[in-house]
Amino acid sequence: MMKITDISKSFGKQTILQDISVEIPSNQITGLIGPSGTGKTTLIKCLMGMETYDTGSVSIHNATIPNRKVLNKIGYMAQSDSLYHDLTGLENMQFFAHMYGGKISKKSVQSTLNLVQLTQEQNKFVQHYSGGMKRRLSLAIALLNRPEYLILDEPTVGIDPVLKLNIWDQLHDLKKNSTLLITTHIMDEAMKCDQLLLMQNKGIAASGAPQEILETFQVSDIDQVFLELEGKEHENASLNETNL
Ligand SMILES: Nc1ncnc2c1ncn2[C@@H]1O[C@H](COP(=O)(O)OP(=O)(O)OP(=O)(O)O)[C@@H](O)[C@H]1O
Repeated sequence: MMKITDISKSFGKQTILQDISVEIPSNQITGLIGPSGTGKTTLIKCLMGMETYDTGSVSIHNATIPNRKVLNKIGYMAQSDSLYHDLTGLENMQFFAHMYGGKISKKSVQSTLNLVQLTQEQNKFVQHYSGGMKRRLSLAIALLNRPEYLILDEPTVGIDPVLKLNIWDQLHDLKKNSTLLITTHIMDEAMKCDQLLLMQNKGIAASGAPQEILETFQVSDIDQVFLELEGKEHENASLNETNL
């Protein structure tokens, strides 16, 4: 389990996260969704110890983060790809496999490339890859050591619909042995998660199983939940102004 307790984070005078407490349960896919700029990536980075936070604490696998041992159990796919453009796809995979201490077999490299449908393109230089191919290679690298914790920041951007479905099937398969946290802007993907955390106004405005959230807000899609939340925020702001 991953646990965030009372995390707050500001950049200069701008508060991005305020007193966030949340638990990300094991063997489930948790979706972190919210409008652009609400702090999803910042929260993920705080969770992994890549970003410092002002107050609060984080634990993964019952260890306080940052913790080197636990970091080895995490597969992370960032929004921007960190790939070596003058190496081939396969060479990138081999480089990261080596970084994991050479415990990853050639067979495993090939099966992971196959999973993201890059087998045919593995000997092409990454500088000649399309955006979607780079995303798939980044995903393959995050999956390479079959991590117990998989944190994916918008993993399916630029990936075509058929492969996207395929990747979601694989993610559901992976959760048997892993805990997944995924950010997405795509609402039909949000519905494929087991649990959702809806970020708005520096915090988690709603959480629960997707269907549960729809029922609570009595709406038919998640976009409408955000509209409702925004409406409530405006109401509260006007009330505060009236009370001043
Ligand atoms: N290192 C930084 N220094 C200053 N401000 C930052 C830094 N990193 C993020 N921010 C600001 O924090 C806010 C939240 O950014 P973040 O990337 O966490 O949002 P997000 O919800 O992941 O957005 P998106 O959905 O567009 O990826 C933004 O206003 C961003 O400009």
